Amino acid sequence: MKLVGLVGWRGMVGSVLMQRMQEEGDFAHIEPVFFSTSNAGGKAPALAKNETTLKDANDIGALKKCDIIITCQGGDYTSEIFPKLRAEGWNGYWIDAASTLRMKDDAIIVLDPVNLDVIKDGLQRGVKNYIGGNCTVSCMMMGLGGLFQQDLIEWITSMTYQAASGGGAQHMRELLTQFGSINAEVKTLLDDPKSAILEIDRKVLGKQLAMAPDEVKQFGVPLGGNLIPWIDKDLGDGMSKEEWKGSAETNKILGRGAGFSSDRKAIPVDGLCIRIGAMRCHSQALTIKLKKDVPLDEISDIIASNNQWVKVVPNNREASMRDLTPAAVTGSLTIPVGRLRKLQMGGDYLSAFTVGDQLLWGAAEPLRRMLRIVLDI
Ligand SMILES: NC(=O)C1=CN([C@@H]2O[C@H](COP(=O)(O)OP(=O)(O)OC[C@H]3O[C@@H](n4cnc5c(N)ncnc54)[C@H](OP(=O)(O)O)[C@@H]3O)[C@@H](O)[C@H]2O)C=CC1
Ligand SMILES: N[C@@H](CC(=O)OP(=O)(O)O)C(=O)O
Repeated sequence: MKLVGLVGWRGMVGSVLMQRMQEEGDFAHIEPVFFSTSNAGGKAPALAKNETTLKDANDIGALKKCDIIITCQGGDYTSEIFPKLRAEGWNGYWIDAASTLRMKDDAIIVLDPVNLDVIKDGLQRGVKNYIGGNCTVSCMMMGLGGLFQQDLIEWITSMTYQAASGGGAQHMRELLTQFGSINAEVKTLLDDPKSAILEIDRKVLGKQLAMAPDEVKQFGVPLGGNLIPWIDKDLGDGMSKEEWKGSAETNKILGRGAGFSSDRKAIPVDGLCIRIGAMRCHSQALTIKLKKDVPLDEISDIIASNNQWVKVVPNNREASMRDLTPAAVTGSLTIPVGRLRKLQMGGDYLSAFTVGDQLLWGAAEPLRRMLRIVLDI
């Protein structure tokens, strides 16, 4: 049975990965070894089998013994450990949630319901690095897979609404703490139905602006009752790194653009990425320029029939409010796509709104499925 190293299993993505691996019985097919960067020697989770002690995630010798390593530890860990591991001659499979290796020539971004052909080609060629894509890109591609498959998309602009958990466990905790301190600030006024709403409004703003550094340590500014119009690094050209991933990763997943055959031109995907005070699930409003004016009912059928997880939500107020929200999607593999309508710009301009649990299809699920693909080789 393959020895599978699990790193980062305690984090936001890692916790969801453990949950999904348990639900799908993946542990029956592997010999797990749990690693930790902060508690080596401690007790491994109950999912452990023979090795019940946490190994040191920085111990190259211990990592080298694994046939496969799945890491959700983050980019800094990957940058530090991966090169050392390969330099030591380790030739195992590296399956990783972090963005670090995604665009490397010897890495494949995995989203098997969309690019199983690209993955299989990589396995054939002896590629050993399989990387989960950016959460927002993966969720968008699961939703629009049918339009990509039928080569109907000329370009896409996306405006994203990304949940706090996209930053990690600590970020989600920070947002909840902020909500708590804002509520505490106005509780007395809220309890008095006669209190002036502008007084409440003033006190909320006052609290937000006066948050202590440790209350905004993860996001840098208050997110509770606010939004942040920037995610990830500043590339210095007006674009955030999160926004850059849109086109770069979509096209790598599809095997289009630079580095692929010239007849597979890249599809421009560009827009703004925004952090909002949702807990989990990333949403995105999309404007899709179609290559031709396809009737809306045909578009719905193409989207709905692409994979078993996408669900077209009828474009009406009630269905949208019920089924097209983070609260409706959290914890589910369903990828709803709604608000489908042609825009005033013309019959080849399509609007869409989609929500995906970015910890499932946006992170853990492609990794878990890639593990099973590797185990089945
Ligand atoms: N969050 C998301 O939506 C997505 C994240 N990713 C990527 O996945 C990687 C991991 O991200 P994510 O899971 O969000 O990162 P987290 O910060 O949630 O977890 C990373 C590590 O932080 C350590 N940690 C420290 N304090 C805590 C705590 N209080 N609770 C849990 N873990 C803690 C854990 O390591 P230890 O146990 O060793 O101390 C954990 O493995 C990143 O590269 C990220 O870019 C990709 C797609 C989506
Ligand atoms: N950057 C995304 C999460 C994610 O996908 O991260 P990365 O692309 O760096 O692995 C967010 O903050 O919501």
